[in-house]
Amino acid sequence: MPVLRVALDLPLHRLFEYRAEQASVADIGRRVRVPFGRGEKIGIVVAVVEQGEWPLEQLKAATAILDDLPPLPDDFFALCEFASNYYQAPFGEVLMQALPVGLKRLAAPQRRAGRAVKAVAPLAPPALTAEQATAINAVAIAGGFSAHLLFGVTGSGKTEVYLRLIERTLALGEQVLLLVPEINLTPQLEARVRSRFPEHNVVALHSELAEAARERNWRAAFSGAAAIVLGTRLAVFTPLPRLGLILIDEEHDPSFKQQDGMRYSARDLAVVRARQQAVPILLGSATPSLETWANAQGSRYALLTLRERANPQARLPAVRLVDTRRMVLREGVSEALVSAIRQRLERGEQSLVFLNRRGYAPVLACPACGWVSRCHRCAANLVLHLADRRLRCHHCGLEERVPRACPTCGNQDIHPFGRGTQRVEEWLQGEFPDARILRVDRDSVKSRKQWEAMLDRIHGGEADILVGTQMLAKGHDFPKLTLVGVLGADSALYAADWRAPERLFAQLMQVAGRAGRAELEGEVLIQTQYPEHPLFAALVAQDYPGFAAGQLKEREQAGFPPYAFQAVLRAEAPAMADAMAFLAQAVVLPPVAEHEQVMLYDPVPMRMARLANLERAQLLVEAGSRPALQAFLPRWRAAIEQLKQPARLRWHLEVDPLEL
Ligand SMILES: Nc1ncnc2c1ncn2[C@@H]1O[C@H](COP(=O)(O)OP(=O)(O)OP(=O)(O)O)[C@@H](O)[C@H]1O
Ligand SMILES: [Zn+2]
Repeated sequence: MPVLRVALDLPLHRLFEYRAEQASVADIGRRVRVPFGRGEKIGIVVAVVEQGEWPLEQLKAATAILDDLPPLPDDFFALCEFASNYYQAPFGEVLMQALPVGLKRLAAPQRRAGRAVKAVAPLAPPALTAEQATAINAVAIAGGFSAHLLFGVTGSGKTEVYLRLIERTLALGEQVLLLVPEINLTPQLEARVRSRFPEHNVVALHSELAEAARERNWRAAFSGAAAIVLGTRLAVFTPLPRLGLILIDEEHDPSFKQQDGMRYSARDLAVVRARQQAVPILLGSATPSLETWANAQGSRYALLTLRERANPQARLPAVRLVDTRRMVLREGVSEALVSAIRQRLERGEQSLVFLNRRGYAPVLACPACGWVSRCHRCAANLVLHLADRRLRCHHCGLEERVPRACPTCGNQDIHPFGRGTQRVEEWLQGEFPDARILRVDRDSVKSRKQWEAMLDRIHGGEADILVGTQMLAKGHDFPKLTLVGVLGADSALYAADWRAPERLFAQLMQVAGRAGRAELEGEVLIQTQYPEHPLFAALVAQDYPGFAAGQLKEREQAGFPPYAFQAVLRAEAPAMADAMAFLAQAVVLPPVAEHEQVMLYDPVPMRMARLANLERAQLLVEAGSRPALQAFLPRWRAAIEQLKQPARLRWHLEVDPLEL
């Protein structure tokens, strides 16, 4: 009697066996209903064998093998297996998280008619610049697997390179996977892809889609009916029978990293997938991640450069620093920026004031007794939101009413300290009463619909001044925008996190890149108290390679990634002592002594030591080579799983952590 080996969505590193009379190897890759505990579960058939590991009479029979879909292909299993091994995540969990919710449900999946794709009049593509043509040819002539970094300054026409490569791939009858960081921030890209290829089925895959739509799109991709899949990180797992090309836009963006559940990098997995399936992959960015940049300096990735803006009339904006040390600022804004905005208003052009902090003020405080609005669940302050008069924790979501007086001493005169986008918006409105000001942050734009409406208003010229967070920094093309003012950048300059400079530089380059993308010249003013800082010098020179070289040198000297390979073990529990004690046990587990190339640091409380009533601690693991780390992790993980842990303690391992 055939035995099925089934992967189930459970935090266990093993498969489960079931009897199945009619099964054959043709069922490998099919979903299966199996009894589990007192209920049933949906799993995936990974193998069909004659002799299982368990005696046949102890096995339960599978309830039904589902054949509404063709079996999942080998390459899907290969990618999931890689991810499972590399990230130390249970194979069943990896497989199941890659499927749309509807396919994991016990109830029969409901089918709905597909929405007809809206045909838009195709735009005539522009004549390519020489640099664009060179980049396209380089990818086109490379057969089989090849990895390329498209390093193109903001507005250099990276999208046009993607579109031409897509066109070429479609002409060969193959499918394209285009990954973007956050789909609701990129409706412009989606619209451009759809309008360029009106004859082809373009499907989106991201978490904001309704369940039914997501399943429908996933099925279209899997059946081959969809030619182009435009998705966020989870889409990297989508099975595509004729995959011919993978594109990653804004490859430096941290949102390619999944930060909970299975913690994986979709960008890194995409490269693995391209190699497994022998297809080319192109990673695009004006500010590549330092890992990618290092790969492109070596022989792993080919480096393709776009130095100039694509629009022949457009030039890179002039970046200037405003030294605020001896200046009187009003609400944090310098006179230089105020008069630059006034000029734009007079000329009918748009300005953007960038401040990466939403809310009215980061904290409310009492000057009499020293009370500050703190979250009682987290090691964090409650942010003042005056728009709806709430105090809000940006970490756990806790909300409170704004008190009229100090809760400790009764003082009526409590103040907001510092400023966020709401406060800057309010002040600018007072300074420029006739200007139309739009604030763009997660509070004013919560859904994709709202975001599209907001973009329409900006494009329609309904805004003179935009005030916003990094939502405004990414990939947008606003032709009338000629001024970008940056506030509050200094706070990231001396942050404890050694990745902070990389992130700050990318963010400022990206937001600066919004200015002057058409004929109108652009200007960027960055307010700072540290005008001599090398990061700003590189920014003024718009010298990413220089900045990257400096950072990589520092990292090499300090032994940080990409010159070291890291993983982190984190534990959280109601009491810090429990979390620390658990990690202390992990440090002395037997595999540690046997892997001399791997170094374990002392357990420490996390930078944000308390989140939603849980105390958090972590233990950093480091090795000089990836294979050394990868050899250690599975043995260590297995040993950790055997540790006795206090109730309510939870732990996880993260490989290649971005935040420590
Ligand atoms: N070959 C070309 N000739 C003229 N204009 C072009 C050409 N290629 C692209 N453009 C135009 O240049 C502008 C910038 O292009 P695009 O948005 O693709 O830049 P990008 O490199 O993706 O920028 P960012 O990194 O800032 O998102 C767009 O308006 C686009 O239509
Ligand atoms: Zn909180």
